[in-house]
Amino acid sequence: MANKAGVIVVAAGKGSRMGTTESKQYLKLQDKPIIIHTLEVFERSSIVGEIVMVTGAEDVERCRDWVKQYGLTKVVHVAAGGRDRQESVLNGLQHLTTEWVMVHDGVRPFVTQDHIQQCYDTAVEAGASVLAVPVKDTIKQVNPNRQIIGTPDRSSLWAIQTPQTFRRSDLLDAHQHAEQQDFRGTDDAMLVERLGITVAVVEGSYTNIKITTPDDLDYAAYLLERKGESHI
Ligand SMILES: Nc1ccn([C@@H]2O[C@H](COP(=O)(O)OP(=O)(O)OP(=O)(O)O)[C@@H](O)[C@H]2O)c(=O)n1
Ligand SMILES: C[C@](O)(CO)[C@H](O)COP(=O)(O)O
Repeated sequence: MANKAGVIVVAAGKGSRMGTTESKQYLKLQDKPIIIHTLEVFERSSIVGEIVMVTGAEDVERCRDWVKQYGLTKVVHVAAGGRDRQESVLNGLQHLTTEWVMVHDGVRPFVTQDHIQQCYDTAVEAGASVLAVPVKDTIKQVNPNRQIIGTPDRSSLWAIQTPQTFRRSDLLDAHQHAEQQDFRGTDDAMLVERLGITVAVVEGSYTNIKITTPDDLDYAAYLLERKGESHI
């Protein structure tokens, strides 16, 4: 493949909702840090040419050692993160030159090779893509007094995951535009949508969880066990 994708794997958060001393991305599953499980998926992907890992400034050296220890040859740079996820992505973006860029949460280790490929192919065809799943619960809008003020039509609601895939130029423009307007978004697609760029949805899997709270760790351990059995 002439132009392989570049991947930004963001792992510079504090993991406050996990409530552990060690940031959640470094917690071990089967004796290996969660972030390494995630990086290994992209290391094995045939469409990935280079990976930038974004981590806490205080963890850059430790992560550089892990990159060597685990033989992550596609990791071309370990960058320090920023004040929020958005800034961490922008910090990582400075170190990629590929035409297409995938942004992925470092705490989503269960993304599959098939879905990575589909996200890339869809982005190349449509201009941009995100991995997502249709919501299964009814979602409601609730005011600060915990009173329901609206119920959006569930058939149009999707829970958005990562990877999110864009032309590097579009993603950079979107971040610069957001910085100029002091806009903060919870995902990169929000920023790209604000430029009027259509973002296509690739249906993913409910097992592509973002490990966020303690109960996610038990489920993650189960999923890893099952993955080992299925040799995905
Ligand atoms: N300043 C930040 C904040 C988050 N992230 C990363 O973005 C991903 C998704 O964020 P989230 O799950 O919210 O992680 P945290 O911000 O660490 O969690 P919390 O909100 O519970 O503190 C994670 O891989 C996290 O490490 C990042 O790179 N830089
Ligand atoms: C990017 C993301 O995973 C899409 O659902 C989500 O917005 C990250 O949110 P977080 O609060 O930074 O975990």
